[in-house]
Amino acid sequence: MRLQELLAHLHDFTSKGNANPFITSLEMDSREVKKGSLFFCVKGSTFDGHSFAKQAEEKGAVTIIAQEDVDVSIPVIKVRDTKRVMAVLADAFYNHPTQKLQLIGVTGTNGKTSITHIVEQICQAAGRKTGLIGTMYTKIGTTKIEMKNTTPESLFLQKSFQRMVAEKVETAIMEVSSHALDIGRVHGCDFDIAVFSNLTQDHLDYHGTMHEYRRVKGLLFTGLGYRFDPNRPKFAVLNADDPATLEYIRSTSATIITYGINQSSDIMAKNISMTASGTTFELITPVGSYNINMRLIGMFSVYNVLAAIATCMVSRIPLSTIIGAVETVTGVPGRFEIVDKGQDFTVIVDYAHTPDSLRSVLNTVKQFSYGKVIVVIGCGGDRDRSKRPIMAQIAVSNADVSIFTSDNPRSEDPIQILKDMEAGVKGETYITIPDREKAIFYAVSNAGEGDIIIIAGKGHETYQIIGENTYDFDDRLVAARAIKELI
Ligand SMILES: CC(=O)N[C@H]1[C@@H](OP(=O)(O)OP(=O)(O)OC[C@H]2O[C@@H](n3ccc(=O)[nH]c3=O)[C@H](O)[C@@H]2O)O[C@H](CO)[C@@H](O)[C@@H]1O[C@H](C)C(=O)N[C@@H](C)C(=O)N[C@H](CCC(=O)O)C(=O)O
Repeated sequence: MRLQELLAHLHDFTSKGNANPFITSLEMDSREVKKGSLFFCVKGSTFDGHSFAKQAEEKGAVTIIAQEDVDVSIPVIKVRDTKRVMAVLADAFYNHPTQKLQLIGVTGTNGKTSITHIVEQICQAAGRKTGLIGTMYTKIGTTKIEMKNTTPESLFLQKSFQRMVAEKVETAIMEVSSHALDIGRVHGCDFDIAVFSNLTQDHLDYHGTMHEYRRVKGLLFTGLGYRFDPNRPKFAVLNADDPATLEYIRSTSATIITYGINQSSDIMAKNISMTASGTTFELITPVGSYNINMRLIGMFSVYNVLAAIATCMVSRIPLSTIIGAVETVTGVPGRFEIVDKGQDFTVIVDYAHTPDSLRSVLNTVKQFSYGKVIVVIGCGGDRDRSKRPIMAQIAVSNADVSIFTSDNPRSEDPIQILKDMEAGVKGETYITIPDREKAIFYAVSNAGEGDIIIIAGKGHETYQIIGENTYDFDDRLVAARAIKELI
């Protein structure tokens, strides 16, 4: 594609002359630059991409897009915000792939991964070819690519969509993080259906206030505000029981479909009953009521399933297919995943790493436990510090035994993170074991018949980040080993 053809998609930039090189690839990492690349200078937390402009030129870049002056002899296009421009140009470069498939975006504090996976399984039951982008991986057909971000940078995102189109994917389902909405990673994405799960405290280190966090999440429903934003979503699927929904209803021009348990909504669950092996409920829809008997457990799972049912109804999948699929849906790895090695107590690994998700998981297990509830919990380093004392308090108020430990301390001192957690505990007892492996072993050695151990925070993750190093660590494998060695 020629540079001027790409620039036709921008309205706010400055450039000297009308150079029109042929662009062979878009890159934001100078190490990936090839002959003919267009290089975006992105300011990161470790590096400033502007300092790699010269290196990009030397490696064959033919154009630089930058926010600041750079010293190169190839054409430089100056813009106000490289990341937003990158998203718009990636959409154009890859020939607007999201206009060629049905795109479903799921946002909210908790439930994004589960909802996207349930929608994926329902779509597949309906015979559709799907693509999926989220915290765990990007999945196109049977190919899985592991990811660093919940919502990848736009270059990877649009390239993945292009590949989905080439592979005849009909429905792409993606998690949309608030960071991605704020940074503009999803500019240019043509969302057909935007889904909201819930909004509770998280990421305040980034957004500052809940008000700002709520506003940013809302961008998925109101549109992303860019002139070339192809569309507002056509449909908004909203959780009627979450207070933020009222704000989104007021500000979106999409057709609204609500789901919920408490507030009157289009899709509802009534008469919910739960055991350790599944959940039953009455599904109420505008076209009739149905008894659902599913293998997923917990009120949060009912909400996730309602969101997925509403989304798939909007996506024009027959209700009989949806219900059939929901009843056979199994969990997502690391989400309420049971580690069963024949022991007489239950071990559950869950990704709960926010106050609300921790409370939900503990409340759920309390409903069917007939022994002690033991929780192993830590809080991430270099992430929202304000949630640490809150999560510790939720643990001690809802579990019989609370074990505080480490969860990706990153550059922070693990002991200081634990102190931040302990500051939230007023009077109740807890145990602190900084080494996560030892904490899990302690939990297993103290569990008896009928007890439930919740190992919270890491879920599907297979690593522990301490300082600059990433170590292999999988809660499921450690728990299995502890059971084998101790029981
Ligand atoms: C703060 C932030 O958004 N960081 C993202 C950023 O990394 P960074 O700022 O460290 O980048 P950097 O290493 O400083 O480099 C800056 C630029 O120089 C370039 N560079 C670097 C070295 C070099 O030799 N040549 C070169 O060109 C880099 O390619 C980059 O373009 O660019 C990376 C590559 O795209 C991202 O993976 C990374 O996300 C990190 C992992 C992150 O944690 N982001 C958070 C804020 C985030 O986005 N989270 C949300 C929500 C998660 C949730 O829901 O819990 C998400 O969607 O993941």
